[in-house]
Amino acid sequence: MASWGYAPHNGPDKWVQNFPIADGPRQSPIDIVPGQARYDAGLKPLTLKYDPGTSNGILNNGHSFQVDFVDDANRSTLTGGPITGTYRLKQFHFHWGASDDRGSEHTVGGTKYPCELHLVHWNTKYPSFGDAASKPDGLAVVGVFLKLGAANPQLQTVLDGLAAIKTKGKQTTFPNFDPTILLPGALDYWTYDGSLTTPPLLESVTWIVLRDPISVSPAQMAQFRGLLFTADGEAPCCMQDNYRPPQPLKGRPVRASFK
Ligand SMILES: O[B-]1(O)OCc2ccccc21
Ligand SMILES: [Zn+2]
Repeated sequence: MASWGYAPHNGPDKWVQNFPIADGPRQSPIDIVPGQARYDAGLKPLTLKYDPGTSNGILNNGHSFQVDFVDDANRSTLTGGPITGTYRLKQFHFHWGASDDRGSEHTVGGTKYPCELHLVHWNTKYPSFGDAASKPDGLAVVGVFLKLGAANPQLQTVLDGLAAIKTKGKQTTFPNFDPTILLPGALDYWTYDGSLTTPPLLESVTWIVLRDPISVSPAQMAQFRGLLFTADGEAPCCMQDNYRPPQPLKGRPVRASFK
């Protein structure tokens, strides 16, 4: 297909045509079944140390929007948890639905949330994100569910940036942002070995999915849906339902950091 997307002609069920790994042994997302996750006392607490001075820009990439970080030094890092060594924050982005009943990529006992945040980090044992993305221990992504409820003032800071990047390819500056404010109070998590949830679907991600959601209001969800998949001058197509559904677990263990 010309280029992948989320429409019937180029969406998740078609990706295998250009990216055969779509049917691979460690694909993401998955349905997390809490009763089947194994508590692992050996799992360390997550250590997320983010320097707001590393936030750089906000971009509509045609599939989602992302906030990019300067990653030429260990200023915004993930350590501890299930990983060894130091992983650097590269970007965060979201996936969401056309309506509040769907939108997350991971599900919990079959439950879908309206939105999911991905904080993407790469292993500094490799020279760059691009290099790390092709290694089995190259990436670590922290997933955070967004649950309908009260408006989230910290999230609103990000949503206020969307007006300037409505169409594909638009970007603007996004300085002095600390992603820590987007995290829930407790950092209890599930973890398993998986993949990117977008093409090229590389099987290089240690997933760290937080148990506790953060809040989002229906009005805030509408702001996500105000973005466009399409570029300036093209027939407008609302950016929504940009999520891949859960994939087969294929025998993988899912561990819990909590009882
Ligand atoms: O596929 B994803 O959305 O999930 C993990 C990830 C990492 C980098 C880019 C895009 C993604
Ligand atoms: Zn993602």
